[in-house]
Amino acid sequence: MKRIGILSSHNGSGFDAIQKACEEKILDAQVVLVVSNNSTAKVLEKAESKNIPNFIINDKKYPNENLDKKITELMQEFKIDYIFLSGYMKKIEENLVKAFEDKIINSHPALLPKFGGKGMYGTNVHKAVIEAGEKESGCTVHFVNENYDEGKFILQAQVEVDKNETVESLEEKIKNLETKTIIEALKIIIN
Ligand SMILES: Nc1nc2c(c(=O)[nH]1)N[C@@H](CN(C=O)c1ccc(C(=O)N[C@@H](CCC(=O)O)C(=O)O)cc1)CN2
Ligand SMILES: NCC(=O)N[C@@H]1O[C@H](COP(=O)([O-])[O-])[C@@H](O)[C@H]1O
Repeated sequence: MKRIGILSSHNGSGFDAIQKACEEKILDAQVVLVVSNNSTAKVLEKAESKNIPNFIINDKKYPNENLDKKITELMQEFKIDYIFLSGYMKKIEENLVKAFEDKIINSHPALLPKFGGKGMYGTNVHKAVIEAGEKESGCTVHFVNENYDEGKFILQAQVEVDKNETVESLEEKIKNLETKTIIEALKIIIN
């Protein structure tokens, strides 16, 4: 059974989807570790409620330390096979990327390579898509390399952008799409 570690900065909607798929035996895996850079992240409460070990790793808690080195050590201590980025807002540094080469997976809320890169996260992405007049958007599940949103694609899925689409309505559409796409992508890799 594969061991999954989660990195998340806020709600952990991707974590929710993965945890449910593991519980329903759709994925031959278990989430055994949750790490956040945000001490108020809802994902920490969710992990606690599932008795999943969870930790805060940020500059406030570990001033003047290499945070990605600490994340690497913790993931190795928990014998993690795959790391999933569930709305994680920090750049993964090269040391962590190299330690878990082709084992770190992210879900980006757009059809990469468009609308990716620094600054492209959360509602910023949906705002840019709508302002660009795109007729479709979607999500991209991909391996993580040392640059933002440039890793090898695993799976993409699309949704239509309606004429009267709002940032909020598009965000909801894509989060629903990700719930399925993340699991389909992990099934390709894990099962
Ligand atoms: N090495 C990599 N690290 C991360 C990747 C990646 O592909 N390679 N994906 C991101 C997730 N992400 C898009 O999917 C993303 C997240 C955040 C940003 C961004 O611009 N962040 C800001 C800081 C925001 C904050 O601290 O709240 C920044 O870097 O200035 C872009 C893309 C996760 N890590
Ligand atoms: N570029 C990274 C990015 O925008 N990630 C996005 O964060 C959301 C999860 O946040 P949540 O887990 O806090 O709901 C997801 O929609 C994901 O695509």
